[in-house]
Amino acid sequence: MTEILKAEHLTKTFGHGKNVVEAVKDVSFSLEERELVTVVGESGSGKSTLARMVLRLLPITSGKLTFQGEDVTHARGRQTAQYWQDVQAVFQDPFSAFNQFFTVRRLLYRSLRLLGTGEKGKERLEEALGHVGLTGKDVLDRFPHQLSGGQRQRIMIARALMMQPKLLVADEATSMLDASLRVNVLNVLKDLRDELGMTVLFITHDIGQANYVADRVLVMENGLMVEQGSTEDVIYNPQHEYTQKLLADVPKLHQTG
Ligand SMILES: Nc1ncnc2c1ncn2[C@@H]1O[C@H](COP(=O)(O)OP(=O)(O)OP(=O)(O)O)[C@@H](O)[C@H]1O
Repeated sequence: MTEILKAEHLTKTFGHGKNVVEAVKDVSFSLEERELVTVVGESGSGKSTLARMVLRLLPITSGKLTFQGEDVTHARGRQTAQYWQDVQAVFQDPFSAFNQFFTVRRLLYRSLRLLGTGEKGKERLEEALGHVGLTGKDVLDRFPHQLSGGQRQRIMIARALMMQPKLLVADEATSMLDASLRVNVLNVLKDLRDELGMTVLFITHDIGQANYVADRVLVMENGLMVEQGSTEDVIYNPQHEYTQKLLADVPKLHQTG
């Protein structure tokens, strides 16, 4: 197995003096190529802050981040531009950030222009839509409100895929969806791993979803990574009290296990 990303002692503090919040404290983990890893924890545990540091959208207070052997902790300029091609993000309610009066075509073509691929980009777009089970014909001329939550989320995944990333960071990519659509998007994430060999870091508060998709689970509580291991070990033989508590809230999981 080849390591793609390594986080060593990552720490993020917000504010100064009396108002200091240590959102992420001394967190270390690594991701292998073709691995689907889930970060699980309750609201406020620091998951999104960790994700945003990994995405290099937030300065890292201390620690080290290495991507494919290269130190990207304080990457700037060209180095970050390259990093953002290799590492793409899908966020919770991405469409809220976009103009509701733009068709999907316009939304996606804007991203294509960033790539500078011109006509060839259209092919890449179709290909990306295909990976999430959509076609341009179905969705390109629609407006965001004309799509289901599941379609919207899959379009945002396709948008990330157009950059042909090596690592996809999906932060609560399913939280806006009802149960059946949620499984649908989780299956898309699995397919990306299986068919494209992509590494996926999936952030969720729901340990049940982690159980469904992940090869490995990282558990965060109050800024600390309290447990990490294979999904089987973490779900069926949790060592930390906090993991046990998260699992106790999902009784079905125990029954089926
Ligand atoms: N920009 C900021 N300034 C100050 N504090 C922040 C900032 N961003 C996050 N925090 C704090 O850091 C802690 C971790 O927040 P974070 O959003 O990473 O948690 P989370 O596990 O992703 O929660 P959720 O699931 O609700 O998104 C919280 O106490 C939060 O209030």
